[in-house]
Amino acid sequence: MAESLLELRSLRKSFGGLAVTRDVSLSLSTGEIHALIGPNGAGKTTLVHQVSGTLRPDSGQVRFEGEDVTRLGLAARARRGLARSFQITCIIPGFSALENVALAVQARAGSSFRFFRPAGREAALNGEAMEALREVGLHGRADLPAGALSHGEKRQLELAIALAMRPRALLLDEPLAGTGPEEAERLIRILSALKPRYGILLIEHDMPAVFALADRISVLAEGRVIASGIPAEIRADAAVRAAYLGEEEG
Ligand SMILES: Nc1ncnc2c1ncn2[C@@H]1O[C@H](COP(=O)(O)OP(=O)(O)OP(=O)(O)O)[C@@H](O)[C@H]1O
Repeated sequence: MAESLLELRSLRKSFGGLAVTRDVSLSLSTGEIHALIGPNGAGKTTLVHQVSGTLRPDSGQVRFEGEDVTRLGLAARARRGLARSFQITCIIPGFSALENVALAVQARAGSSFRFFRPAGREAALNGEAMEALREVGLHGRADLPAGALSHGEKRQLELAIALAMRPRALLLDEPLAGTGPEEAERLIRILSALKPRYGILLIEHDMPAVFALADRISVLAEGRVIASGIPAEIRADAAVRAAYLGEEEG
Protein backbone atom coordinates (compact mmCIF):
# COMPACT_ATOMS: atom_id res chain seq x y z
CA MET A 1 0.00 0.00 0.00
CA ALA A 2 1.23 3.51 -0.80
CA GLU A 3 2.46 5.55 2.15
CA SER A 4 0.03 8.11 3.54
CA LEU A 5 0.25 11.79 2.68
CA LEU A 6 1.31 12.55 6.24
CA GLU A 7 2.53 10.08 8.78
CA LEU A 8 3.62 10.55 12.36
CA ARG A 9 5.74 7.70 13.65
CA SER A 10 6.26 7.23 17.38
CA LEU A 11 6.69 10.91 18.20
CA ARG A 12 7.94 11.67 21.69
CA LYS A 13 8.47 15.02 23.36
CA SER A 14 9.16 15.91 26.98
CA PHE A 15 9.55 19.25 28.71
CA GLY A 16 11.94 18.58 31.57
CA GLY A 17 10.44 15.58 33.33
CA LEU A 18 6.99 16.03 31.77
CA ALA A 19 6.25 13.69 28.84
CA VAL A 20 3.81 15.67 26.70
CA THR A 21 3.90 13.55 23.54
CA ARG A 22 4.15 9.83 24.26
CA ASP A 23 4.72 7.60 21.30
CA VAL A 24 2.16 9.23 19.01
CA SER A 25 1.63 7.62 15.61
CA LEU A 26 -1.06 8.60 13.16
CA SER A 27 -1.62 9.03 9.45
CA LEU A 28 -3.51 11.26 7.06
CA SER A 29 -4.53 10.59 3.47
CA THR A 30 -5.58 12.90 0.66
CA GLY A 31 -9.33 13.44 0.70
CA GLU A 32 -9.52 12.78 4.40
CA ILE A 33 -10.20 14.88 7.46
CA HIS A 34 -8.49 13.33 10.46
CA ALA A 35 -9.54 15.11 13.65
CA LEU A 36 -7.42 15.21 16.75
CA ILE A 37 -9.37 15.80 19.94
CA GLY A 38 -8.61 15.56 23.62
CA PRO A 39 -9.19 17.29 26.92
CA ASN A 40 -7.32 20.49 27.81
CA GLY A 41 -3.64 19.88 28.35
CA ALA A 42 -3.72 16.58 26.43
CA GLY A 43 -0.83 17.77 24.27
CA LYS A 44 -2.61 18.75 21.04
CA THR A 45 -0.82 22.07 20.60
CA THR A 46 2.57 20.52 21.31
CA LEU A 47 1.84 17.88 18.68
CA VAL A 48 0.76 20.49 16.11
CA HIS A 49 4.06 22.30 16.63
CA GLN A 50 5.94 19.09 15.92
CA VAL A 51 3.94 18.47 12.75
CA SER A 52 4.27 22.03 11.45
CA GLY A 53 7.99 22.19 12.23
CA THR A 54 8.19 24.75 15.03
CA LEU A 55 9.14 22.14 17.63
CA ARG A 56 11.56 19.24 17.17
CA PRO A 57 10.44 15.92 18.68
CA ASP A 58 12.87 14.13 21.02
CA SER A 59 12.43 11.03 18.89
CA GLY A 60 10.19 9.66 16.16
CA GLN A 61 9.50 10.85 12.64
CA VAL A 62 7.23 13.19 10.73
CA ARG A 63 6.92 11.87 7.18
CA PHE A 64 5.31 13.83 4.35
CA GLU A 65 4.70 12.27 0.95
CA GLY A 66 7.02 9.42 1.78
CA GLU A 67 9.92 11.56 3.00
CA ASP A 68 11.26 12.21 6.45
CA VAL A 69 10.74 15.93 7.12
CA THR A 70 11.45 15.79 10.87
CA ARG A 71 14.50 17.98 10.56
CA LEU A 72 12.88 20.62 8.36
CA GLY A 73 11.53 23.86 9.83
CA LEU A 74 8.14 25.45 9.32
CA ALA A 75 8.97 27.32 6.09
CA ALA A 76 10.63 24.34 4.41
CA ARG A 77 7.67 22.09 5.25
CA ALA A 78 5.22 24.72 3.98
CA ARG A 79 7.15 24.96 0.71
CA ARG A 80 6.83 21.19 0.30
CA GLY A 81 3.07 21.40 0.72
CA LEU A 82 2.49 20.84 4.43
CA ALA A 83 0.83 24.10 5.45
CA ARG A 84 -0.45 25.24 8.76
CA SER A 85 -3.29 27.75 8.84
CA PHE A 86 -2.16 31.16 10.02
CA GLN A 87 -3.82 32.64 13.05
CA ILE A 88 -5.89 35.82 12.80
CA THR A 89 -2.98 37.70 14.37
CA CYS A 90 -1.08 37.20 11.08
CA ILE A 91 -3.73 39.05 9.07
CA ILE A 92 -2.85 42.66 8.22
CA PRO A 93 -6.05 44.58 9.05
CA GLY A 94 -5.33 47.62 6.86
CA PHE A 95 -4.74 45.51 3.74
CA SER A 96 -7.64 44.20 1.70
CA ALA A 97 -8.55 40.52 1.89
CA LEU A 98 -7.10 40.12 -1.60
CA GLU A 99 -3.83 41.85 -0.68
CA ASN A 100 -3.44 39.62 2.39
CA VAL A 101 -3.69 36.51 0.23
CA ALA A 102 -1.58 38.01 -2.57
CA LEU A 103 1.25 38.50 -0.05
CA ALA A 104 1.11 34.80 0.75
CA VAL A 105 1.10 33.91 -2.95
CA GLN A 106 4.14 36.14 -3.42
CA ALA A 107 5.92 34.54 -0.47
CA ARG A 108 5.36 31.12 -2.00
CA ALA A 109 6.08 32.01 -5.60
CA GLY A 110 9.31 33.86 -4.78
CA SER A 111 10.93 34.94 -8.01
CA SER A 112 8.87 32.69 -10.27
CA PHE A 113 6.95 35.68 -11.64
CA ARG A 114 10.20 37.54 -12.45
CA PHE A 115 9.72 37.28 -16.23
CA PHE A 116 6.43 39.17 -16.02
CA ARG A 117 6.24 42.94 -16.41
CA PRO A 118 5.25 44.56 -13.08
CA ALA A 119 1.60 44.97 -14.17
CA GLY A 120 1.45 41.37 -15.36
CA ARG A 121 3.09 40.18 -12.16
CA GLU A 122 0.46 41.93 -10.09
CA ALA A 123 -2.33 40.49 -12.21
CA ALA A 124 -0.90 36.98 -11.82
CA LEU A 125 -0.55 37.35 -8.05
CA ASN A 126 -4.04 38.78 -7.72
CA GLY A 127 -5.49 36.10 -9.98
CA GLU A 128 -4.10 33.35 -7.80
CA ALA A 129 -5.13 35.16 -4.63
CA MET A 130 -8.67 35.56 -5.97
CA GLU A 131 -8.78 31.84 -6.72
CA ALA A 132 -7.89 31.06 -3.09
CA LEU A 133 -10.54 33.51 -1.88
CA ARG A 134 -13.08 31.81 -4.13
CA GLU A 135 -12.19 28.40 -2.66
CA VAL A 136 -13.22 29.69 0.77
CA GLY A 137 -16.24 31.66 -0.49
CA LEU A 138 -14.73 35.06 0.26
CA HIS A 139 -14.27 36.38 -3.29
CA GLY A 140 -17.19 38.78 -2.83
CA ARG A 141 -15.29 40.48 0.01
CA ALA A 142 -11.91 40.66 -1.75
CA ASP A 143 -11.60 44.45 -1.72
CA LEU A 144 -12.66 45.02 1.87
CA PRO A 145 -9.96 45.80 4.43
CA ALA A 146 -9.32 42.58 6.35
CA GLY A 147 -9.99 44.48 9.57
CA ALA A 148 -13.58 45.10 8.45
CA LEU A 149 -14.36 41.38 8.02
CA SER A 150 -16.46 39.53 10.59
CA HIS A 151 -14.71 37.04 12.87
CA GLY A 152 -15.93 34.11 10.77
CA GLU A 153 -14.76 35.80 7.57
CA LYS A 154 -11.33 36.34 9.13
CA ARG A 155 -11.18 32.61 9.76
CA GLN A 156 -12.08 32.08 6.08
CA LEU A 157 -9.29 34.48 5.15
CA GLU A 158 -6.81 32.47 7.24
CA LEU A 159 -7.79 29.42 5.24
CA ALA A 160 -7.31 31.29 1.95
CA ILE A 161 -3.84 32.38 3.10
CA ALA A 162 -2.97 28.76 3.87
CA LEU A 163 -4.31 27.67 0.45
CA ALA A 164 -2.10 30.27 -1.22
CA MET A 165 0.82 27.99 -0.26
CA ARG A 166 -0.70 25.40 -2.62
CA PRO A 167 -0.55 22.75 0.06
CA ARG A 168 -1.47 19.10 -0.20
CA ALA A 169 -1.85 18.74 3.56
CA LEU A 170 -3.48 21.35 5.78
CA LEU A 171 -2.96 21.55 9.47
CA LEU A 172 -5.86 23.43 11.03
CA ASP A 173 -5.62 24.42 14.68
CA GLU A 174 -9.09 25.27 15.95
CA PRO A 175 -10.41 26.86 12.75
CA LEU A 176 -13.84 27.34 14.35
CA ALA A 177 -12.62 28.99 17.56
CA GLY A 178 -14.69 32.02 18.51
CA THR A 179 -17.28 31.61 15.75
CA GLY A 180 -21.04 31.75 16.27
CA PRO A 181 -23.36 28.97 15.10
CA GLU A 182 -23.97 30.40 11.63
CA GLU A 183 -20.29 31.12 11.01
CA ALA A 184 -19.40 27.65 12.26
CA GLU A 185 -21.89 26.11 9.85
CA ARG A 186 -20.42 28.09 6.97
CA LEU A 187 -16.88 27.01 7.87
CA ILE A 188 -18.01 23.39 8.13
CA ARG A 189 -19.43 23.64 4.59
CA ILE A 190 -16.20 25.21 3.33
CA LEU A 191 -14.00 22.53 4.93
CA SER A 192 -16.22 19.78 3.51
CA ALA A 193 -15.83 21.30 0.06
CA LEU A 194 -12.02 21.49 0.42
CA LYS A 195 -11.71 17.93 1.67
CA PRO A 196 -11.52 15.98 -1.62
CA ARG A 197 -8.39 17.85 -2.74
CA TYR A 198 -6.43 17.98 0.50
CA GLY A 199 -5.59 15.95 3.53
CA ILE A 200 -6.72 17.88 6.59
CA LEU A 201 -5.47 17.34 10.13
CA LEU A 202 -8.06 19.12 12.23
CA ILE A 203 -7.62 20.12 15.86
CA GLU A 204 -10.96 21.36 17.07
CA HIS A 205 -12.89 21.67 20.32
CA ASP A 206 -16.31 22.00 18.67
CA MET A 207 -17.49 18.39 18.94
CA PRO A 208 -20.56 18.66 16.66
CA ALA A 209 -18.22 20.09 13.98
CA VAL A 210 -15.67 17.31 14.54
CA PHE A 211 -18.32 14.62 14.24
CA ALA A 212 -19.82 16.32 11.17
CA LEU A 213 -16.50 16.65 9.36
CA ALA A 214 -14.09 13.92 10.37
CA ASP A 215 -13.55 10.67 8.54
CA ARG A 216 -11.33 9.52 11.38
CA ILE A 217 -10.86 10.80 14.90
CA SER A 218 -7.87 10.25 17.16
CA VAL A 219 -8.19 11.03 20.83
CA LEU A 220 -5.21 12.32 22.76
CA ALA A 221 -5.09 12.11 26.54
CA GLU A 222 -1.99 12.80 28.62
CA GLY A 223 0.11 12.84 25.47
CA ARG A 224 -1.01 9.43 24.24
CA VAL A 225 -3.43 8.36 21.52
CA ILE A 226 -6.02 6.48 23.57
CA ALA A 227 -8.41 5.80 20.69
CA SER A 228 -8.46 6.17 16.91
CA GLY A 229 -11.26 5.27 14.53
CA ILE A 230 -14.30 6.38 12.61
CA PRO A 231 -16.64 8.78 14.45
CA ALA A 232 -19.11 6.03 15.44
CA GLU A 233 -16.30 4.03 17.08
CA ILE A 234 -15.04 7.06 19.00
CA ARG A 235 -18.53 7.96 20.19
CA ALA A 236 -18.92 4.45 21.65
CA ASP A 237 -15.43 4.23 23.19
CA ALA A 238 -15.42 3.86 26.96
CA ALA A 239 -11.88 5.21 27.41
CA VAL A 240 -12.81 8.36 25.48
CA ARG A 241 -15.86 8.93 27.62
CA ALA A 242 -13.75 8.45 30.74
CA ALA A 243 -11.13 10.95 29.52
CA TYR A 244 -13.78 13.60 28.90
CA LEU A 245 -15.76 12.78 32.04
CA GLY A 246 -12.55 13.07 34.02
CA GLU A 247 -12.08 16.54 32.61
CA GLU A 248 -15.63 17.57 33.51
CA GLU A 249 -15.26 16.28 37.05
CA GLY A 250 -12.01 18.21 37.36
N1 LIG B 1 7.17 24.87 26.41
C1 LIG B 1 6.66 24.14 27.40
N2 LIG B 1 7.36 23.93 28.54
C2 LIG B 1 6.85 23.19 29.53
N3 LIG B 1 5.65 22.59 29.51
C3 LIG B 1 4.88 22.76 28.41
C4 LIG B 1 5.34 23.54 27.30
N4 LIG B 1 4.38 23.53 26.34
C5 LIG B 1 3.36 22.78 26.84
N5 LIG B 1 3.67 22.31 28.08
C6 LIG B 1 2.81 21.44 28.89
O1 LIG B 1 2.45 20.34 28.09
C7 LIG B 1 1.12 19.90 28.37
C8 LIG B 1 0.31 19.84 27.09
O2 LIG B 1 0.11 21.15 26.59
P1 LIG B 1 -0.58 21.45 25.19
O3 LIG B 1 -0.73 22.93 25.11
O4 LIG B 1 0.14 20.77 24.12
O5 LIG B 1 -2.01 20.78 25.39
P2 LIG B 1 -3.35 20.99 24.56
O6 LIG B 1 -3.94 19.65 24.39
O7 LIG B 1 -3.08 21.77 23.34
O8 LIG B 1 -4.22 21.84 25.55
P3 LIG B 1 -5.33 22.94 25.23
O9 LIG B 1 -6.44 22.22 24.56
O10 LIG B 1 -5.66 23.42 26.60
O11 LIG B 1 -4.68 23.98 24.38
C9 LIG B 1 0.58 20.86 29.42
O12 LIG B 1 0.72 20.25 30.68
C10 LIG B 1 1.49 22.07 29.28
O13 LIG B 1 1.58 22.75 30.53
